[in-house]
Amino acid sequence: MWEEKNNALIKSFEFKDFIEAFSFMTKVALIAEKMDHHPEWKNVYNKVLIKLTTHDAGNTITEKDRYLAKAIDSLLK
Ligand SMILES: C[C@H](O)[C@H](O)[C@H]1CNC2=NC(N)=NC(=O)C2=N1
Repeated sequence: MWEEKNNALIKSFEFKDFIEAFSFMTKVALIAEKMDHHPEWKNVYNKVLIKLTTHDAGNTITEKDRYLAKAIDSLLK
């Protein structure tokens, strides 16, 4: 579940190992670049923490963040 916190959508993901986590990040990066909408994120070994907010809208949650969140979830279906 994406959590709304401090004007951002936040979700943590856990994978088997670093390769799985980084492979997921690569897929997210390609979608983000296509959208010209990029996540703030942190990766520690098999964990990825993603924060979505729209800088151009004064760091608020916009439809772009909601769309990207759905696209990210779809990668794991
Ligand atoms: C110039 C460029 O279109 C913008 O700075 C884009 C790039 N990626 C972005 N990513 C996010 N998360 N928010 C933005 O407002 C944003 N703006």
